[in-house]
Amino acid sequence: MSHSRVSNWPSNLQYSTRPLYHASVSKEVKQFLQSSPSGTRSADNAPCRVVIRKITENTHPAHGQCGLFAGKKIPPNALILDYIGEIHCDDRPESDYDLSLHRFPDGTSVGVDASRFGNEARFTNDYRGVQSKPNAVFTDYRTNTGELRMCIRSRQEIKKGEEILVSYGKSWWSNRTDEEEK
Ligand SMILES: C[S@@+](CC[C@H](N)C(=O)[O-])C[C@H]1O[C@@H](n2cnc3c(N)ncnc32)[C@H](O)[C@@H]1O
Repeated sequence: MSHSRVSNWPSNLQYSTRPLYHASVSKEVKQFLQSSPSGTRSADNAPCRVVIRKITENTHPAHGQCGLFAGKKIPPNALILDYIGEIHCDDRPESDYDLSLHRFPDGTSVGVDASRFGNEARFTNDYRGVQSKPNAVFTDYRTNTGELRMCIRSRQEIKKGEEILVSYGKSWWSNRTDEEEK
């Protein structure tokens, strides 16, 4: 799908429904990520309809930025959509769009960074200051072709028009607060 068909997609960012593998991902790591070692694969998961919308409410802590909203009622435990970005093994301390996908026992860490490239999932905000708890969660799964991906799954029913909110985790916020205090 081209970004021109996704409402409110920023024109300076590349839109994609598939991950891109950065040069820092070795052949061995790529092989692990692209084929299920256990042979277990998920059934087909159709993404849910979502909408990127600018946040205009003054009380929202991400006021002026964008958020992700349900375009249709989402049932509990549904795969809302994959978190698409650049799969990488280098450090991205400056990125606010980088999620951890996998860590190997030798310490090699694989991330998905949607700062320059991705899909609607990169607009998912944290629940803090918006709702009392998240209504969705980041979780990994294997696609029906065996590729390891991060996705957003609903924890409960999400009504049409409601904001999809996850928890980034305490360490995500404490890392940022520590940086600001330095
Ligand atoms: C992955 S982005 C989320 C999408 C972002 N709102 C946008 O328009 O690009 C993460 C950034 O969103 C903002 N954000 C998300 N949840 C927030 C919250 N609960 N309170 C304050 N800022 C939040 C922060 O600026 C954070 O660095």
